[in-house]
Amino acid sequence: MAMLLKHVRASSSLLKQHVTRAHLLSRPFTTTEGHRPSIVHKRSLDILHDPWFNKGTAFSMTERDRLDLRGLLPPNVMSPDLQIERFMVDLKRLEVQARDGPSDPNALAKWRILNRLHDRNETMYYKVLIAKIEEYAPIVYTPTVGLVCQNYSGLFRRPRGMYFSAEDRGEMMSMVYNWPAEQVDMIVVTDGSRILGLGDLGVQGIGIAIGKLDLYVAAAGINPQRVLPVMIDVGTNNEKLLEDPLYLGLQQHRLDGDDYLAVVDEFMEAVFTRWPNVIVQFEDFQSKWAFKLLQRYRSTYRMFNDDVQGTAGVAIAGLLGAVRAQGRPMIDFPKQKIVVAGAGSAGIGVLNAARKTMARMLGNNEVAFESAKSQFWVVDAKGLISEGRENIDPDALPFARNLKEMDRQGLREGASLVEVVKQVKPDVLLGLSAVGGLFSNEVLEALKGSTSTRPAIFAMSNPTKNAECTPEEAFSILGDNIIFASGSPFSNVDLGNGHIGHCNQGNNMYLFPGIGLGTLLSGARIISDGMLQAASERLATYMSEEEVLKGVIFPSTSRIRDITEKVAAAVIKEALEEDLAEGYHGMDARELKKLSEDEIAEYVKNNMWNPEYPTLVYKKE
Ligand SMILES: NC(=O)C1=CN([C@@H]2O[C@H](COP(=O)(O)OP(=O)(O)OC[C@H]3O[C@@H](n4cnc5c(N)ncnc54)[C@H](O)[C@@H]3O)[C@@H](O)[C@H]2O)C=CC1
Ligand SMILES: CC(=O)C(=O)O
Ligand SMILES: [Mg+2]
Repeated sequence: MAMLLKHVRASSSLLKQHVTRAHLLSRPFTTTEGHRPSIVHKRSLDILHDPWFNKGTAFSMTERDRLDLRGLLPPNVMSPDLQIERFMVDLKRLEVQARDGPSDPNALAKWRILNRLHDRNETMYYKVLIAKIEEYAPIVYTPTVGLVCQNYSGLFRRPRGMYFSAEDRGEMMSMVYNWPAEQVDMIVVTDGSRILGLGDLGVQGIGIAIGKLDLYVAAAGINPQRVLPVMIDVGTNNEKLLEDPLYLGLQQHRLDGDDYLAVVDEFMEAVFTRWPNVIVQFEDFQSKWAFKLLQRYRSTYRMFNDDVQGTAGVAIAGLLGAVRAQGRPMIDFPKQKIVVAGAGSAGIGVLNAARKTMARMLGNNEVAFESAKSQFWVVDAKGLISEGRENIDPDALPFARNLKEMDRQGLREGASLVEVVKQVKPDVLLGLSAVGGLFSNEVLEALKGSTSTRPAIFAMSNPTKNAECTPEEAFSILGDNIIFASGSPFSNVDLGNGHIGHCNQGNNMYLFPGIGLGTLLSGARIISDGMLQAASERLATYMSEEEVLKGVIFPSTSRIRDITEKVAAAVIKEALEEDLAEGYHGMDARELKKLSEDEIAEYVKNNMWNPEYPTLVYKKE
């Protein structure tokens, strides 16, 4: 007891010292020199989950190797003093958050309570999440997950998922076996370089992979024992994190070029060697790498990029809903004039998919594809993108406006968003810019000139503070005859005349769980454009005519399990039609092909995990 008290006193006096990075890093670790080692009969996660032996981030690298812990903890080995400092900083931060935090001041506290339940009892956690998905999706997912990622150093308690760092080069093929599950169905991986609209959060981005996988379990019924959140830590270019001694990731600038690719290649090889049937969802990679990695892997591995492909599918479903909401048939989509603010992974993904959808409706040929591009005006941080742009991003080039034609329209290279909206009078204004408030009052006023009978505003950037405008702003300026969707949830707006302005949530959460589940259950070798298109079309037709005319173009999150089942069935059907399906467990491709539409739906339902306690029986080893 006396020893214990001495230790506590020593720790608390340490907290009073002014802690600088150099000071902390130079302090030697507390050692057990002179003490005999403790014999443990456990390794891997069992050690981390055992409060008697767990040292968390303080396990040294040699201990991590000895105890099969490599990859199960963030890469930065911390001294016990630093661990305590990190805990205290977090405690104090919570006090600040309670005053100046997000719109729900208790959001972070709710996340902690749910997270503790997740650590203690997974079945109960998912029972709660599924039953109250509308209430808790905004906690485990956007917007609160953004805040969680920003504060991850402080919130980190028990590790969840795996970390593959630049320091693990040459080791990944063996360390992947440190993960205790024999079967993994879904991996969500990020390199933390663009977390929601919050920029480079480095290793802290693992929170988004965890949040997305929560939705895989809750919406798609993927077995929680078979999901794996992954953080690829190649460093960070966030200078604040680099200077923070409490940061949990590698304290170096990001690898680039071939060095970067070598790490991601090694990771892909390692996970597909151990789990050949796994599906890997790439999440929140900066645009610079998002497209390159997608092209590099998509024809060899079962993978997709959620920000590029999932977002595109959801946006297309929403855009088609907006056409229907005008009382017009979907086939009128190619007549829509669309202004897109943001030309990153999400914006370009949407533009490419929207152009292809229009081209298909116009005859599915070269001429149709060429003519469809004239329906889009793309504005990025430098303004309207035209052929006159110097060093134009090759991904944006197909959408650069022709200079002569722009001149006729009274526009120029770099024209501001408000000028573009004034001149184009678009049917749709879609934001994937990560700039909160970009659709200013002036821009929304300009949209009053829209030639549409029911203009649509998609403020899709996340989290909430990054939304290009709020529904209140949109409805108050443009009246109730608009369609509004946002990436993060907002409440409907009471327009004061007995009318309600409906706020849709336009988020890739309506597709990625179904894309993953459909791919898993079909056993498709790859995820084709056709499968993604089938997913998007199913979402587009999910809403009834009556709902759409009321301005409800996306289902409420309470229906996410149902929509996911239907999306998954559509993906399976398409995989079968394209001869990509290889079957899953007892259902081989031949059997799958014999299933009717109703039987496919039943097959999906029957293979979704439900949060029920199984009966347990003890057996001696
Ligand atoms: N609702 C949803 O389902 C999804 C939403 N997103 C959101 O989309 C946003 C963007 O994601 P990425 O494309 O990956 O990011 P990014 O950083 O690659 O792209 C941002 C783009 O916005 C442009 N931009 C910056 N300032 C601007 C301004 N003042 N006016 C017009 N454009 C401006 C940039 O030039 C760039 O082209 C993020 O906030 C993310 O959370 C992303 C995926 C899905
Ligand atoms: C929703 C999402 O994937 C994003 O904001 O990045
Ligand atoms: Mg994302």
